[in-house]
Amino acid sequence: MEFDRDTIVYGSYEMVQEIATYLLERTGIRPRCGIICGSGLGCLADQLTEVDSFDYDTIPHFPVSTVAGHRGRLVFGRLGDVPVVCMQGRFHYYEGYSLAKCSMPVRVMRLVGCTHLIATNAAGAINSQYRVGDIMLIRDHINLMGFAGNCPLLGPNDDRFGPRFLGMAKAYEPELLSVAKQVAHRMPGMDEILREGVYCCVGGPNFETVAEGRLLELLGVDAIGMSTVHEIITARHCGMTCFAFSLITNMCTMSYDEEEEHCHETFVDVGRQLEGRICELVTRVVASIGDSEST
Ligand SMILES: O=P(O)(O)O[C@@H]1C[C@H](O)[C@@H](CO)O1
Ligand code: HPA
Repeated sequence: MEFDRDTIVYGSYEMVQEIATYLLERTGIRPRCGIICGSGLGCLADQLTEVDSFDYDTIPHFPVSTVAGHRGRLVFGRLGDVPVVCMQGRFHYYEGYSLAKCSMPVRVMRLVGCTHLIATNAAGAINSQYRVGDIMLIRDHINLMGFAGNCPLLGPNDDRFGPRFLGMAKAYEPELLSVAKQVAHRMPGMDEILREGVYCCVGGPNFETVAEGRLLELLGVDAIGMSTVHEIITARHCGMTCFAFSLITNMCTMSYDEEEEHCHETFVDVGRQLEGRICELVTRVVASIGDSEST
């Protein structure tokens, strides 16, 4: 595979429109909500009915997935009664894609009709109160890569997607967060594992040093991962309403005395163990989006 790290800007409006048209000509589903499945969370796409799926390597201009636990296909279908499209596998910066290319599929979701985005991910806990298997609803994020000048919106702005300058104070829609909490509260055993916190994205693929973990704790980060932030920025830029959560797959190593036990395959297994609850949570949140749009 050729890396395109130099191509900061990826995906003209015309190109994204071409992809959207390609897809809409091949499916009758008109999705309202886009869902991004994190590492080990591809089970979400398996819940859909009336499915039309497209392997990434068959879609014009689409990147391909290179990470285990990311199947690499776009799945259109219904989750309950609501038409949705799922990315069963996302793109990460460490795979060699620019942030613009990583999050280009979010713009495709918008142009096929999605008004909402639900992003999920596997993340390591910085917050020492958290436990492996917890689900952290994302209240806010810290765009660490953005501090260093890297952003999916770098380069010329196309106003057809959204504005040049973008407010991010309510990136994660408070109303949806509140719905998710109410929904989770009604699910058996969820109160014990449900958290709400701040997510931070690093470039990866290496995990954090102890000093980096401690710094992030000082910054107010609760969980850390390698995705989501650029997808949410891109989604907010094109006016989508966003909700996201992290599955806590490991505790970050915060002391030199601890044994570092990070292993991607184990993270994917944690996803499998929690898949029933995660699918139910997402299905119920999506149903609430369907209800709110039909009233
Ligand atoms: O796609 P997500 O953010 O769920 O993937 C996480 C972060 C890294 O890609 C990988 C580390 O194991 O899982
Ligand atoms: N650090 C960064 N990304 C991650 C981690 C982590 O500990 N766990 C899962 N994704």
